[in-house]
Amino acid sequence: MSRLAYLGPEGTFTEEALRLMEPNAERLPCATVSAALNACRSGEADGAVVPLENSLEGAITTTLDEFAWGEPLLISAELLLPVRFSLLARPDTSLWHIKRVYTHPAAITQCRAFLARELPDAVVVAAPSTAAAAQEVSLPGSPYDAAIAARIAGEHYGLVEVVADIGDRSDTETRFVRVSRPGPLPEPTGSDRTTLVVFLADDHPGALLEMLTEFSMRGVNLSRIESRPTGEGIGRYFFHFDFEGHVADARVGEAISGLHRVCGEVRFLGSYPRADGVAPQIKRGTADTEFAEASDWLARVRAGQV
Ligand SMILES: O=C(O)C(=O)Cc1ccccc1
Repeated sequence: MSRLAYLGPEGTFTEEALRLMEPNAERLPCATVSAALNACRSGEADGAVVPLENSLEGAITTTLDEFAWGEPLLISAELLLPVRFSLLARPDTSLWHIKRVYTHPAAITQCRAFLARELPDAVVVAAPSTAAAAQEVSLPGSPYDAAIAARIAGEHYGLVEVVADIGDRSDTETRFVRVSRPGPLPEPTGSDRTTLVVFLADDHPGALLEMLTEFSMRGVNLSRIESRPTGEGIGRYFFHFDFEGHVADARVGEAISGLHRVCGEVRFLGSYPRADGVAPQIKRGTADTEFAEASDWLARVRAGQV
């Protein structure tokens, strides 16, 4: 039985994702994403489950930066989970009593409209996780009046649901990944995804285009591109790429070799089965038709027609 570290405590959305991915795993709750990943790196756990991005606000940047800068890890699976946020409080709390709200930053950004409309004067404070917030609110003498978390976290920590489903959109999904220490990759399934982090060797005109060309010329479909600051000053970035296919597929392997030629450093973060329910990809042309369209467009721009 594998032992998996995750962003805890009990009742987080990450725990729900872990239970769906590996129902029989032993669970090791950790206080932060970094602690969960370190538990995997040190061997205290066999793997870890962490949130990567959500469909409304984008990246969970702590996770991206850990993957880029921390001791290398490999993604072995992904899961898309619809998340529903509840406003939870100690029994007998009414909405108008709530002056201080505690929750994870990703929940703050996904419940902005509710907070602005219903609790415009409340102070909203960032917590390590939604369940950590619920646990804190449950303590007598807590400085917080309410938490935003999953309904199940309220059940765990004896809170009541003051308002259900307070997210700005009811169809928000979060993408979670399971990681392990570097080792054998999952076999290709024919419906896989590969993740990379890419650092530029030097900043020059067209550097991003050179990277993208390595994908487009081989018909490899990108599903996410994210830039993150390197920390070396304004204008210095590195990139995360997700794309369809497995590193064992010839065109994916060639695209990665091509990136090694045009970039300073490429960190391979894994090839793993794509989650079901991924939004249908926009239908793309072949590499040849795309180039034809792109050069046609360029000709029109040059001719002043656009
Ligand atoms: O704090 C949690 O419960 C998490 O698992 C992180 C998170 C927070 C908000 C939306 C999705 C995941």
